[in-house]
Amino acid sequence: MPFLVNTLRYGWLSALTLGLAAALYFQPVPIDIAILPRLALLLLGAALGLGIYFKASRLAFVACQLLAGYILLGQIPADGRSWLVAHGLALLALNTSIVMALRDRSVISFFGLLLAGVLVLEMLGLGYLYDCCAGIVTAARPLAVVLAGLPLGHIGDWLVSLGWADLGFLVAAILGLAVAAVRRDPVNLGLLSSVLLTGAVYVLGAGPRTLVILAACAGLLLALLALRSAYELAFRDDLTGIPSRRAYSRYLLTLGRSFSIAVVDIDHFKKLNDRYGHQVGDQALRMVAGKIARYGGGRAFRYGGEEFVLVFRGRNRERAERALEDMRKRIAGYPLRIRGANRPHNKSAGKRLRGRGGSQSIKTSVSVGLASASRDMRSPDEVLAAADKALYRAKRAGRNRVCTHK
Ligand SMILES: Nc1nc2c(ncn2[C@@H]2O[C@H](COP(=O)(O)OP(=O)(O)OP(=O)(O)O)[C@@H](O)[C@H]2O)c(=O)[nH]1
Repeated sequence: MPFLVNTLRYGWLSALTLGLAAALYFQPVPIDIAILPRLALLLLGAALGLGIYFKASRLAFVACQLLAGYILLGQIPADGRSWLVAHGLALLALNTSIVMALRDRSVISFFGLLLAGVLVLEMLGLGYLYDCCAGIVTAARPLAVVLAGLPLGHIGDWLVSLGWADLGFLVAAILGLAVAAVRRDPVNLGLLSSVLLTGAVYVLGAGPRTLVILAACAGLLLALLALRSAYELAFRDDLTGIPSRRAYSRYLLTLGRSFSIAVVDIDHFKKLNDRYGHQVGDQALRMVAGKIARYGGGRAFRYGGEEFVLVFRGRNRERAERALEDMRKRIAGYPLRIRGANRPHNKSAGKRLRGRGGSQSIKTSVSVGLASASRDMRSPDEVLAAADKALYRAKRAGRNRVCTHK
């Protein structure tokens, strides 16, 4: 279930763009695509600009190579294009999957210059190969030498028949899938879709129409991904990955009259930090945030420090109480494995961890205060203050419990 939710959360932009590309290509309803060439330039330019501005170097680099490829291909006469387009597309797909494995950094830096330099060299190299030995490169069967003699049956025959461009796509697809599986973030899922889109254009035949559809759809996808990254920066908490306090303020604007708010606070968190160090404290925060978001029953936000809020829509307070109780038990029963003996601040804790091979489980708990909107308490601020009072009671009563505002 969480896998499905994550895929939907991360993948809907890609699905939308791939669907749009299919609609433009197959045209179940006739669509006038005369505007696409200009739109493609505009969208790719926008994606590049947004990528640079938001320091999303992966997006900026892919947009830059698509833009350069699209402009350069437009300069080459149509009759001599097919070799260049096929190999250019394969290179583009390969570059994209390699970029997926990199970390985002500032584009205007030595790293950005290096990537731009590699791109220019690749283009010059491709142009040189095209001028002097396109025939030889096409004829060469790169896997024939390696696979000769291996008993692979039909698969072997198929692999041996692959040219350089086919091979480029095959490697790009495998690499892209592997990287997206390991680093499942929205940008990588989007870039994987861009690799698939490029592969589809190669398979369907890279004519002017398919190329312009690729450029426009990839440009749209990259621009939307850059905007989404900016949204994540603004509204998601960096450490825990759940929505931030700013997102909470926005969410309140959408509430009706009936709602409840729960404040969740980790017990003795200062002690945990002092004893095991801030890194372990962060690990605990991430674990607790994950459990709150998954089992809390409402919309979860990190309010600040070791405090979280959950917002429940509607009147069903008993259901909220049940979910909070279940969440509290799950957190209290979860053994948090802390890694590495070098983490604790406190020397005695360090010795204890080393004695157990550098790894130990610790348990933590949360106290929760819940309040609901009523006739005398309508605004979210009032409800939050009441939930805070209930939380205070939970702390005073011994912690690791849920208290409600009567
Ligand atoms: N590791 C880590 N610690 C944080 C972070 N934000 C706040 N803290 C720590 O959270 C602790 C909050 O401690 P207190 O407010 O005294 O509360 P407490 O120790 O949890 O005690 P009770 O709430 O009374 O159970 C402080 O030590 C902060 O340094 C964070 O992002 N990471």
